[in-house]
Amino acid sequence: MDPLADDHPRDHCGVFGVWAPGEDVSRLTYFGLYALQHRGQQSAGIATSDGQRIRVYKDQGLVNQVFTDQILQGLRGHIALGHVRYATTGADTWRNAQPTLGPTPDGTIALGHNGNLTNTAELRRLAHSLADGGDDVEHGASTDTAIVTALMGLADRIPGPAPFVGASRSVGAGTSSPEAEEAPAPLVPAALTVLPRLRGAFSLVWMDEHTLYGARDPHGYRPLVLGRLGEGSGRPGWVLASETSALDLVGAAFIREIEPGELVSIDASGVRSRHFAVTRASTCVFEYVYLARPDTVIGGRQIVATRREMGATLAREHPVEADVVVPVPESGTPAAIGYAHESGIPFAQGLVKNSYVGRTFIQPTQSLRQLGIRLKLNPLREVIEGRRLVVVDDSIVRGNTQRALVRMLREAGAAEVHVRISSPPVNWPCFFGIDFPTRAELIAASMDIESIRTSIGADSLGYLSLRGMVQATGQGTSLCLGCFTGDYPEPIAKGTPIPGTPGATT
Ligand SMILES: O=P(O)(O)OC[C@H]1O[C@H](OP(=O)(O)OP(=O)(O)O)[C@H](O)[C@@H]1O
Ligand SMILES: NC(=O)CC[C@H](N)C(=O)O
Ligand code: SF4
Ligand SMILES: [Mg+2]
Repeated sequence: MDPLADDHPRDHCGVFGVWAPGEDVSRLTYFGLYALQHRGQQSAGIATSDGQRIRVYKDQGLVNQVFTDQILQGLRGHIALGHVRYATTGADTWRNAQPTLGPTPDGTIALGHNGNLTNTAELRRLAHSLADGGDDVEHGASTDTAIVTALMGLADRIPGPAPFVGASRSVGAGTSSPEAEEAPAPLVPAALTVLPRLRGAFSLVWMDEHTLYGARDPHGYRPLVLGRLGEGSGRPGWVLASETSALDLVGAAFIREIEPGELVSIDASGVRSRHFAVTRASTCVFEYVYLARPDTVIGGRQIVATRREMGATLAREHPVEADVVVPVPESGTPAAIGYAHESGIPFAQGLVKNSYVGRTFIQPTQSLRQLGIRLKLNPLREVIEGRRLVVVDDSIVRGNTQRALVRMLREAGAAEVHVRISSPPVNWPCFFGIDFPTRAELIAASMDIESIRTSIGADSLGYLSLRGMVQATGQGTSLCLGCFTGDYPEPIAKGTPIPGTPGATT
């Protein structure tokens, strides 16, 4: 059980892939996963291929708990694929850890997934109907990811009309030969059959013995970027990663985002790309608000700049007379800087964060929950005492963080506590890879803003408007706003499981 995360928007997954002959690909992947650790802390895994066979090592726990030097040394090859998981479909178990493995007609596939599918039940029925009688196509797992892996191996048995396939093109000057265009990498036909049948969110990275592949769903809910290693070294390599911060950490240059509805394959002939669907970009706005690292860039917009802008707009929308702006670390800090700058009220760190308590602090009982927040954040009396505070955080989910903080700040002598939130009220479930608590537990689903203010005990409360949030991202209408508006970019079929509410369906 993970009660602190229970109270919060849970993170999702991180994927990382590298194709780089002559490099220590498992170590590069280890570092890449380190940079993506905030996206999933339940399990971690790495698969490698040396051209002959695929090896995989995965376990529950953080990246540095799962891997040792010795394990990394055993993961040899020129292709690697890594994953950090936060479960959305299928429980947090060893069998559900990723990368998942499965057979293909020519060998083996290893696959990592960030996102959440909305037609898992239908895909599961399809996979089971295609399998040889009695075959356990899911290999004991219960995730949407295991079904995709199975379908990739069974793709040539899938009946039906040929799916939409855009023209193929090469990426990166001089990296792809004309011969290569004629012979697609082995799992491209399978992917072109399977990917158009998936609904919901998927940023996928997978590999067979010879090739690294990546794909992003037609809405591009979750980020996925392409980077290049060893620029100018004569020994180029390629990286696929959930966030640009992982490229930075392994020294790869950002090339571009994988586009919504795009499939890429990477091997000795370079990067080849094609589209498998008609697209409508709807990137998750919550990546900008809370999920992604501040040093990441999504849609050409740096997350930290977006969060500062959200804070500045918040200051214009909800001004207040106060002595000091106090951020709620970690993710509330850039918005607080923006608020302070715009309002002219001095910024001060009035809450000290214990860096050893992450987004997954384990706390077994409800009665320890307050203690949990105190372990994570402790007020600095010297900054707080006698002052009128503006406390800035990025989001309120259940309200537990703010309720505990307002009380602690008053105990530390605050004269007034004005809470400002750099996103609108979270009111609806997410079907695309974020595990909010049940709708009944979302404080904004049952209370208006004045009741929330009373419930958390603040002197005033202001949320950023939807328009202010969207403008700060610079993405126009290319965003998913579902958890704020209840309007989702694609229809959610009746009977779809509601993530975060066990047993409930739409
Ligand atoms: O209303 P609640 O249910 O309490 O959840 C909201 C809080 O959860 C998140 O922080 P979290 O502690 O998960 O991570 P962070 O340290 O990255 O900000 C978010 O930034 C809010 O502070
Ligand atoms: N949070 C995610 O992106 C999870 C991926 C996948 N749906 C799983 O549960 O394993
Ligand atoms: S519903 Fe919310 S959290 Fe989920 S993808 Fe859309 S914006 Fe992101
Ligand atoms: Mg927070």
